[in-house]
Amino acid sequence: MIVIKEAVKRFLDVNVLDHVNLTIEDGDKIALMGPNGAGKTTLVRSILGFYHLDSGSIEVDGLSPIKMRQRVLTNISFIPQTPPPIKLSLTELIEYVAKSSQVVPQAIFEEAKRLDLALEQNLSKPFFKLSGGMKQKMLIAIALAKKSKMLIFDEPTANLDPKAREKFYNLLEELDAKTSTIYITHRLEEVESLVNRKIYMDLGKVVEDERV
Ligand SMILES: Nc1ncnc2c1ncn2[C@@H]1O[C@H](COP(=O)(O)OP(=O)(O)OP(=O)(O)O)[C@@H](O)[C@H]1O
Repeated sequence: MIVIKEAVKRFLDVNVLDHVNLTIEDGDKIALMGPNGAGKTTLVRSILGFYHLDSGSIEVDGLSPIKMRQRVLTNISFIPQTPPPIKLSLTELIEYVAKSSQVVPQAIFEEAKRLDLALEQNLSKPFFKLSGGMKQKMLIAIALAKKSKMLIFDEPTANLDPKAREKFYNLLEELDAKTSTIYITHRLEEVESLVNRKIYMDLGKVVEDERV
């Protein structure tokens, strides 16, 4: 469960998060929407402990994402729109995830297969040299294998071809009811059947929070 109280984050004297109050329950499936610059990514990055708030608080299962970052991140997987330029090869990345998150490599291979990611042929390739869609598939496979309590996707299907998109949605439909998901999206129609909550932000504020 995530509890956000009066969260304020300022960049260059602008309240990019402007007194945001929000409670995300276990199992919530959320479409997070709003115009460019509304503060969606900043909110998610604050939940992940990438940003210090200027005031207010965020707690993830009672823990501060800043003070207890590592523990918070064991339960949350974030799949950014533009994956980071990781230099590790896929073999090294799988080994790293296996060690740091107690995931068996086999689980990552299985999820990759379900997403049609040709993992075996690319094991020696550095992650950053994969295509955009392959990178996204790899991160999604890791997130699913980790069985994170919360999955956060920033424009999840931006780099996926139509077939991969369909597979991705099928996998998400199979998620445990207790797993929470946040989809930052401009295309509600793509996630509408997967969500129980639609949250709209504008100018750093939550302007609508609709349960469906
Ligand atoms: N590190 C930063 N330094 C300065 N300004 C920032 C920083 N990160 C975000 N901002 C500003 O905060 C505002 C909100 O950005 P944010 O990325 O949260 O918006 P968003 O709702 O995710 O937008 P989009 O739909 O375009 O991805 C923007 O005006 C952006 O320029």
